[in-house]
Amino acid sequence: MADSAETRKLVYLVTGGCGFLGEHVVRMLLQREPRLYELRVFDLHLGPWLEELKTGPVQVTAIQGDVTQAHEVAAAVAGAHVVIHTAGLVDVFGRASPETIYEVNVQGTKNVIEACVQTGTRFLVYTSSMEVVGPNIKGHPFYRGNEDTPYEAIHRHPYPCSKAQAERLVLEANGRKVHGGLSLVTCALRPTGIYGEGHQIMRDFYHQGLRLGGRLFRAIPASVEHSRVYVGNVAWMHVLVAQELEQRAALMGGQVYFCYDESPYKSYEDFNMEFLGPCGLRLVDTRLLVPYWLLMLLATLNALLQWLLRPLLLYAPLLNPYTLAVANTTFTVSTNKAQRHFGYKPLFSWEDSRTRTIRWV
Ligand SMILES: NC(=O)C1=CN([C@@H]2O[C@H](COP(=O)(O)OP(=O)(O)OC[C@H]3O[C@@H](n4cnc5c(N)ncnc54)[C@H](O)[C@@H]3O)[C@@H](O)[C@H]2O)C=CC1
Ligand SMILES: C[C@H](CCCC(C)(C)O)[C@H]1CC[C@H]2[C@@H]3[C@H](O)CC4=CC(=O)CC[C@]4(C)[C@H]3CC[C@]12C
Repeated sequence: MADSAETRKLVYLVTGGCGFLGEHVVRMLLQREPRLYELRVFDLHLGPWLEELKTGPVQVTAIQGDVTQAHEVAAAVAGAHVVIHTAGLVDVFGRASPETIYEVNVQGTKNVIEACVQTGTRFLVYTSSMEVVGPNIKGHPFYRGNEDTPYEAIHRHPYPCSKAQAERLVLEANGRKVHGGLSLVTCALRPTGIYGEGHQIMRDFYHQGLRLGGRLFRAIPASVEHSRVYVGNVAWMHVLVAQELEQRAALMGGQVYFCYDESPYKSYEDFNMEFLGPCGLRLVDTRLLVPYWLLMLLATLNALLQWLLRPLLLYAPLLNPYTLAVANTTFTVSTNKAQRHFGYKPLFSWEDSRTRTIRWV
């Protein structure tokens, strides 16, 4: 019944559909949206895995394009019912210039909004980030906070600044009249640190551990807690939001939702060890903590080296003053807003999420 041609009439566009999260959103849509007729996957770099999806009942259209190019975005959006905008430049390591980060994250989002308005697309889901809230430059902890928890969200780094600006644009666009006279309905999802199959930094830590003879050194005190969320659950939230936006436009339009699941609150390193431990790595004697002053010194040195070497080569290690501050500040989310507003329940338990991630690492 759900597979009959008459029930399949929706066209979805996923920007950034070949990224870590985007690929999971694409696959989740194909599994969980029976009304899907066409799925457009828009990305700067298309993945070869898209080919295998083209043999199913849904028309999968791969579009190689750039969100900073308004005409390319408008052509991809035209005729789509829903846009899930996950494309973004995720860079907290100084690989790209601040200008490029703004161009992709802010101008790219403006282009997506304007394309929806011009072409008459009514539903827009934006992948924001916990980073639009914090940790802030003052290093204030955010402990078991929700979408309404007061917090001084002040940033200096281009990545959180650009995500915050883009999120604001998306929320302000809610209610704008689109071509044809109907209103645009938008909302933003704010994942905390995402993990799961395809999480490149996890693999980087794994290889670093192997190079150090199977050991990793604790840099962050175990008492600093972070919320993390499994990529499959983040993808599921995107699909659910997209499905429910039409029916619940008055409630959900212009809203933000943290992405959460049953993953435990732990420090960044202890959480990673949930996967790296079973893969043969160990965190050396947990009482031996690299002193904070030494980390700060190394982080500052890395930033200086990055600046000095810039004309010759790109030096962009994981440790810099910004990543150290993020890793060293508690940021945990405790909310049920997504459940209240659109009936979200995690699709993958913590055990499932852990097993799938270990298998991938
Ligand atoms: N990875 C994480 O822990 C978190 C990610 N996010 C957000 O989730 C979204 C997806 O992030 P990830 O999947 O982790 O990153 P990713 O880098 O794996 O995926 C981003 C995708 O966007 C594409 N893209 C970049 N610039 C583009 C452009 N100019 N035009 C078209 N496509 C372009 C890339 O080719 C890539 O496939 C981003 O918006 C990010 O800000 C939010 C919270 C946490
Ligand atoms: C790379 C950091 C850990 C290295 C610290 C060291 C060297 C001392 O071990 C990562 C710590 C926290 C991560 C960020 C966090 O999960 C929130 C994020 C949200 C996003 O939207 C994008 C990614 C990220 C900024 C994530 C990036 C890596 C960390 C800084």
